[in-house]
Amino acid sequence: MVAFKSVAAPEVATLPVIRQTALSRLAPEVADFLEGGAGDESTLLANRSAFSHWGFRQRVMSGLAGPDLSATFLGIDLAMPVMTAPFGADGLFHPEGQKAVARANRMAGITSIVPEAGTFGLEEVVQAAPEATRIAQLHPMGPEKNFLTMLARIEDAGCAAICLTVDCPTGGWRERVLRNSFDLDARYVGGNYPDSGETTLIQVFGQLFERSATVWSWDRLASLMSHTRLPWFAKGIMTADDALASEAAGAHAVYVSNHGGRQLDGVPAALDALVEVRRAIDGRLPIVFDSGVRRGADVVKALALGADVAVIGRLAAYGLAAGGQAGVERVHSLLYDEIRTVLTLLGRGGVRDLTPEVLIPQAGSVLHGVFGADA
Ligand SMILES: Cc1cc2nc3c(=O)[nH]c(=O)nc-3n(C[C@H](O)[C@H](O)[C@H](O)COP(=O)(O)O)c2cc1C
Ligand SMILES: O=C(O)C(=O)c1ccccc1
Repeated sequence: MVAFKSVAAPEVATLPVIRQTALSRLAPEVADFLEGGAGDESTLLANRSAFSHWGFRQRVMSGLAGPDLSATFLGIDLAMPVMTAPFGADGLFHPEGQKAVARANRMAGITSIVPEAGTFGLEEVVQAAPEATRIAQLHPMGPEKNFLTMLARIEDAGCAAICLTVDCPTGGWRERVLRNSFDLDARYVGGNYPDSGETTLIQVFGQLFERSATVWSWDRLASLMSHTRLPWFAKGIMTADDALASEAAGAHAVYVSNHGGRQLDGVPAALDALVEVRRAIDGRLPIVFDSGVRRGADVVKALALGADVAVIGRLAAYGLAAGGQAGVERVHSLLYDEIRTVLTLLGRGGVRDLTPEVLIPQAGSVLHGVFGADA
């Protein structure tokens, strides 16, 4: 008896198909900005390969009921242990940008990390989905006054936490961007600075640091963060040393990331850094992870290696470009269903029950499919 459910044609979509749809809709230079990494893109590639170096140690006949996907992070309830990454210039991908992402996240019961360099101001993103939970992202760079003004706005906007991106003292060496002479217009990155007039990517993200009189360090960050009661964490931690330094500075979580391979090419895969950081942090702080997550099985592997939450960057942007809010919702529901399927087949319970024991190292294995080498 054939008992497969038939799926109506318009509903048929997979995460790789959503990516292809997104890339086909974007101007080539925008697709390059989204997809590209720094330098030779070796870190971009390593981020993907690292997932294929782990396989699952499947157990059967577990006698367990359907897996529980719910999670909490810094007091935020999540329907699954996934959040969307702070990606700026969001209006390049869809006119509703992070507003659409916030609405989709609200529907899926997950949280946005709202970028400082977004197309819309933080307050506009909040207005778009007032019931949603949100974390605000800030770049600790440039004049201290900007930073303190943003901290006050973040508190007023009802954010649950603050994510400080510490791996961008300057932009990465992105050759796809250079080749295309692609620069980001103020209208895509200046939503939080509508009156500054000269808010280009260069100002928000590039030369600003070099021109700034402020020298940024863990000490300075620790003293500035004493101005807020919100929990905070540093995004872009790739070593045990930096994880411990951020902990000493008072961080409430650790965010392991190599910025999706967009900053320093040559750093290891973020999944490999996760193993090092987890060992150093030893359960004292929750761990957030991103860089390379393209499907539900990747989320499960990151959680097994010590992450409490997996964050999706390009994957969320693909959904946004492919279909606005509905596209991001589709990404979330595909992720949810795949995580559920993988956990059920693994036979170990829910997301809170994952340990390294569910994985088997598979050195030398290679990736196939659309999310392989070029994704
Ligand atoms: C188009 C784009 C814009 C981004 N903008 C920001 C940003 O404004 N702030 C930030 O901290 N990270 C930014 N990131 C990095 C993401 O937050 C995240 O670390 C990265 O996308 C994770 O890798 P993944 O794309 O493989 O999931 C951006 C990434 C992309 C793809
Ligand atoms: O492109 C990026 O990775 C990024 O971090 C960024 C920062 C500011 C504006 C747009 C993107």
